[in-house]
Amino acid sequence: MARQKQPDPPDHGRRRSLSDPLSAAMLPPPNESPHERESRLQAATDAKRASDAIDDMLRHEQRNRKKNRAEVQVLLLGQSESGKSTCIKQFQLLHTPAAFHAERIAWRAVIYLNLVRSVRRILDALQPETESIDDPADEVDAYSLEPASLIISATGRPESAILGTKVPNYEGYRARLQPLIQLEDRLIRLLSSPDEDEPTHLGPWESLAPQPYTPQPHQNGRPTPTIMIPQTVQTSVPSPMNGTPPASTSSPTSSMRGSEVAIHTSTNWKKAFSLGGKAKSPKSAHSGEIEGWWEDPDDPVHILHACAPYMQEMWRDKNVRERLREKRLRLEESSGFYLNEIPRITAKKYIPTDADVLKARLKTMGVVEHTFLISSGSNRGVHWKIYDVGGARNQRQAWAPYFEDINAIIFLAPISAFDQVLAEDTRVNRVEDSLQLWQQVVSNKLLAKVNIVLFLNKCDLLQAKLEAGVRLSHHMISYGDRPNDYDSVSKYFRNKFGALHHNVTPNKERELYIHLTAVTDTRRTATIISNVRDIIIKGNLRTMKLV
Ligand SMILES: Nc1nc2c(ncn2[C@@H]2O[C@H](COP(=O)(O)OP(=O)(O)OP(=O)(O)O)[C@@H](O)[C@H]2O)c(=O)[nH]1
Ligand SMILES: [Mg+2]
Repeated sequence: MARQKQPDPPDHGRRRSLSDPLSAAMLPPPNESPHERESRLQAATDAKRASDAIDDMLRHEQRNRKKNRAEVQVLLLGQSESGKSTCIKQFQLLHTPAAFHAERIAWRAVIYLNLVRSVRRILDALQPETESIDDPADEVDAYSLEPASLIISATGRPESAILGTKVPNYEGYRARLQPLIQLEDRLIRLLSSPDEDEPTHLGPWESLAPQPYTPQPHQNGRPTPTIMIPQTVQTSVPSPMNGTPPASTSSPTSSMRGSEVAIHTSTNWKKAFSLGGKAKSPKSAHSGEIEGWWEDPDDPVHILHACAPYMQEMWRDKNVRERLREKRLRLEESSGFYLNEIPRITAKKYIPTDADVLKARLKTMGVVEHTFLISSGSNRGVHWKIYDVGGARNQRQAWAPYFEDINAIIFLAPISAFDQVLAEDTRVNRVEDSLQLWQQVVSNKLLAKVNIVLFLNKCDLLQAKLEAGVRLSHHMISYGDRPNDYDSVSKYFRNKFGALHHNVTPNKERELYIHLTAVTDTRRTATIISNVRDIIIKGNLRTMKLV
């Protein structure tokens, strides 16, 4: 509301100090009686007391704000699917377990989606070659699947993949599992718009077409965080890492392919499947029973439950396994793999376990902030802010605004991915990309004083891959004829990343901490996280003393 200009006060003929209007206002009025003087002084004392009380309050609030201010800020960096969000889940399990457990139910939707997607990928892979013989795009697609699960060998496409093992039951599987394909669509819509009463009433699939990433302004110029569900089917042609870049293409074979659905965190995707959401039944809270979504006929669990025997049959079919082997599609090693646990996951009263949630895959877009109160040793509790960033190439421009204030970086490099290519650029080997990214981070002058911890991640998958006979030297020529066992390979990567840091760091004093991790393993990761916590706190104190 606009303030009106007040009329000038009457002039009582006294001299007023024009330079100090406040003292002028405080001057006693002319001809003041003793009684008037007393009440004026009393009013002034009361006003001072009130003003002092306000000052005290402000000081108290400021002290509190300082106390609550994040004292440690950590940035999680690394390429897409390196395990950053999984690492955050481990922090939550350790430091806010009640919140983590409360949210487990909400992850049901993501787990269902991951499972349904694996089924669709099998059906795609089983599609007889003859169906797409005239379509070069489909021919490539039949051979190629998401890079993260495609095992690439330098030897090229085997003869058997071209001929293709016949799967006599293919048509039957496709027909009986069709409801799951529709469910995939519905789950994506439900997660994208948890407030939508009738998710199926949304527009056609095209309305969820890929959204180019446009960081939205947020406070202090930082972008709004977003979460993505990956839908892209990428294609790639095998090539050794140090060799010629492979040809690549991306070939959508259905309207749902080649697109990613953006879920803005502001829409609160967890709401759709949380117990507080509308998916619950009106069951009485007094019965002591968890309110049952299984009594809601619209809940996706019913379709999954009905299709479970067919999913199971297809996954156990020897011809199917052979076909997947021919196509070098090792779903077991891909993100969000639940096919070995179909009956448990599709049970009507299924509640995700901690391990299920850790395995669930949702792609991050933008930067998501997490706050923890972390105590260590005699320290009563320090506020930590941990930023989980999107690691895909088109996300990385959002990292820089966070470089200025942070105290530590945890960098994740998934070393099991030495035979895989990036989803966003299939000419680029994943480990090669991690090394490049690592070099950029550790040579950055803005980050010279920042403590850096390196997680060489997915060591469980690395071990399984080496034991299955996949040779590192086929993909990294520089590995030469060294033994292809876990100890030698992990040592090689440790030295390679360590040497790169040593050569390019602008701060030769900086100590680098390297851990071999499998961040889906809660026990091992809990120990590593407490070590990292102490390292960061100590490093922080050291830096503060230097400043
Ligand atoms: N087996 C195994 N799986 C892992 C490990 N770390 C992460 N994963 C899985 O890999 C997938 C990708 O992990 P995320 O944590 O989502 O990767 P991210 O780095 O956050 O990826 P973006 O959000 O795309 O940047 C998830 O399904 C995880 O469960 C690991 O050490 N071992
Ligand atoms: Mg993530």
